[in-house]
Amino acid sequence: MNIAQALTIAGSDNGGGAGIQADLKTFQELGVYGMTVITAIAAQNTTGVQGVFPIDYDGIVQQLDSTGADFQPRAVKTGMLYSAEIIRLVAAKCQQHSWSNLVIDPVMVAKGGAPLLQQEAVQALTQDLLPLALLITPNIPEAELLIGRSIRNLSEREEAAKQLVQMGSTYALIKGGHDPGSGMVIDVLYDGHSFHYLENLRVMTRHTHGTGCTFSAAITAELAKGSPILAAVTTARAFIQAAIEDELGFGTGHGPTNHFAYQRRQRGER
Ligand SMILES: Nc1ncnc2c1ncn2[C@@H]1O[C@H](COP(=O)(O)OP(=O)(O)OP(=O)(O)O)[C@@H](O)[C@H]1O
Ligand SMILES: Cc1ncc(COP(=O)(O)O)c(N)n1
Repeated sequence: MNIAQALTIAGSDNGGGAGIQADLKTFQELGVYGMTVITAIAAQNTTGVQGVFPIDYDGIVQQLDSTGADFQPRAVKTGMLYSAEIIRLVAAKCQQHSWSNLVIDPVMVAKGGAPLLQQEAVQALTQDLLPLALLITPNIPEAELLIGRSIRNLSEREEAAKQLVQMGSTYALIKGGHDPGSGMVIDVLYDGHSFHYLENLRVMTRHTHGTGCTFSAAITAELAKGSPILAAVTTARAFIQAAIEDELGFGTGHGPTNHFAYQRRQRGER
């Protein structure tokens, strides 16, 4: 059996909707063997984040080295990295272990507003990690912080994606989930030459906790299986759309998405 390996370097969400839990569920659903390096433990549920507990620096070093010494991830994603120190460590270890196909989901703030990245860490993200990326997948507020100016419309989103490629990422995808408009939600992918638009119906739901984690994990899984970037992003977009549409109904706040939905649809089940 030839199963591809993928690695997520991210924070833990005990509620299972975001972070490494969402990443592992997504890897599994897409037929990829998932591995984790945990950077921080976030105590949270659908109503918010109750506490953040970073993992001891040496504990992160050893998780990275134990993975690198014995496994061959064909794609790697980062989520919540929390501090500049952890970002610089992850950048160094990706190079040391020759990990390619790096997808950066620059997690900064949880849906409920709790900070998941220290403010001074944004510079480390752009200077140390971004140049190693195959793809970066910011939402609109994250893209604004990365490029240092506001994004008010689609053409400014295109400019932002271009700038992120100039800053060192091979591809940049700016997600449209935070666009205040209803109707369609548009994600913009820039490949260094042209733009690709992923347009889907905006689902009116409170179940959007971990959408960014799940989407970037699905892209990473498809890359690990050998898909080219546009095919990986297209499959991942279908995965997250199904996950948002088929509500689980859990919790009273920002509920988790449904990681079973995509494969159920593929099998013709509902
Ligand atoms: N209401 C919605 N209906 C359909 N698609 C959505 C909706 N909200 C987000 N998406 C899609 O989900 C993916 C993640 O986008 P989003 O902008 O929510 O990321 P995010 O803010 O980083 O997510 P999170 O911080 O919750 O992990 C994108 O492909 C986006 O288009
Ligand atoms: C460990 C971890 N990683 C990422 C998110 C972002 O997800 P969201 O913006 O939906 O809260 C989170 N809440 N927790």
